[in-house]
Amino acid sequence: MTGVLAAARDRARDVLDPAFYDYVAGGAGRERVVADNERAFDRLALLPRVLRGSAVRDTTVDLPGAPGAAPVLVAPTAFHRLAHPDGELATARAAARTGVVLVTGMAATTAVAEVAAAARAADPAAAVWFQLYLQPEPEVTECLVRRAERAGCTALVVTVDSPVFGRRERDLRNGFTDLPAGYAAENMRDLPGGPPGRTRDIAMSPALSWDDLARLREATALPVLLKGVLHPADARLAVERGADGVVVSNHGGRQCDAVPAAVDALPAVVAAVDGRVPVLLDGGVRRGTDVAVSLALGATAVGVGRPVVWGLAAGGEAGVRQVLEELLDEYDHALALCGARGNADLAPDLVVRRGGAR
Ligand SMILES: Cc1cc2nc3c(=O)[nH]c(=O)nc-3n(C[C@H](O)[C@H](O)[C@H](O)COP(=O)(O)O)c2cc1C
Ligand SMILES: CCCCCCC(=O)C(=O)O
Repeated sequence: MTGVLAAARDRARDVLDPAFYDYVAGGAGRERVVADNERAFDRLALLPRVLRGSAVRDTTVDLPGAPGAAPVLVAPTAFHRLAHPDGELATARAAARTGVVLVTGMAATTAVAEVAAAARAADPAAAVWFQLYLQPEPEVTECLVRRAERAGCTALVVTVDSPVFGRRERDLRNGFTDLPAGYAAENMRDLPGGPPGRTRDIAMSPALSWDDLARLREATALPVLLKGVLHPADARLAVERGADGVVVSNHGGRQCDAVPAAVDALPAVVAAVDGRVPVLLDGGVRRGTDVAVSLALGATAVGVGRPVVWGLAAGGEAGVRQVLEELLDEYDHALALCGARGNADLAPDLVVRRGGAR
C-alpha cells in the first residue's frame, strides 16, 4: 500500500501505543485473511470500456436510511478514543463532511447519542448507523436499540460473524485484553442487569440463532443489515428473514483465519440475494479501484475499517477526512478511466482475473 492511506498508517504506527497499533492492524491466527483481503483485490483487474464516459459522474448510492450517500462507508471499529483524544466525535464529523455514512459501534468509547449529534452538527443530513452484537439477554439488546433510535440512527447493523471472539495472537502476546483505565465502551453503561452507572461487558454468544434476529426485527422499525455474511445460503436466509441488507465481511480477518477474502466471497452472495436488498462489502478496500471492482461485482457500497483508524490517529478529524476524500476521489477517477458515467455503468464484465479470464 502506498499513498495517503499508507502514510496515515505509518504515522499511526509512530504515534500509537504499540499494543493498540497491533490490536488495530492485527487479526486472527496467522493473519492470512488480513493479508488476503488486500491481495484478493490485487488479483483482480478492471477491463475498461472506451468512448462512452461522462465529464460528470454520479457516484451516489441509495442505502437503507441513507439516500444519496457516498459509496464508501466508515465500517464499525471499536475504541476510537485510543487512537485520538477526539475519538468517535472526530470520526463522525469527518464522515458527515464527506457525505459518508458512519457505522458507529457498540464498542465505541463515545455514546451513540453524542456521536450522532456530532455528525448532525457537522451536516444536518448526515446518516449514522448503529452496529450491535445481539446480546444473550433480549432486554439488553432492546435497550441498545432504543438508544440508537433515540439518537437518530437510521439503520442497525447486526454483526453475526462473532459467535466467539477471534484468537488474535498479537493481542494475547501484548496482553491487550482490556481497555486501559479511563476508557470505556460507553454504549454499555447503565444497561439492564448491569451495575448502575457502570458498563457491562459486551457478550458474544454461540447460542444465538435466527430467532434472535426475528425478535430484533419485531422490536424495531429501523432497517436491519446483517454484517459478516460469507455463505450464499445465509445471504438467502437473511433476506427471507427480513434483513434490509447484508454486508459481506470476514471482520477484517479478525475472526476466523481460514475464510475467503471478502471480495472473493462477494459474487456468490450477490447471486443469492438477486437484487432483493443491497449487498455491501468490507475487508481490504484500500484504493478507489477496489471500490470500483466491488461495485462492478455487485456491491452497492463498501466499508473501510483500519484506514479510518489510521487517519484518526494520524490527524484527528482532518486525518479521517483525508483518507475518505482520497478513496472517493480515486473512485471517481477510476470510473472515468473505465468509461463509466456513474456506478450504474459498472458491471461484472469490467472485472477480470489479473493474468487471465475470470
Ligand atoms: C480495530 C478494529 C475494531 C473493530 N471493531 C469492530 C466492531 O466493534 N464491530 C464490528 O462489527 N466490526 C468491527 N471491526 C471490523 C470492521 O467493521 C470491518 O469489518 C473490517 O475492519 C474491514 O476490514 P478493513 O479493516 O480491511 O477495512 C473492527 C475492525 C478493526 C480493525
Ligand atoms: C468483547 C469486546 C468487543 C469489542 C469488539 C471489537 C471488535 O469487533 C474487534 O474486531 O476488535
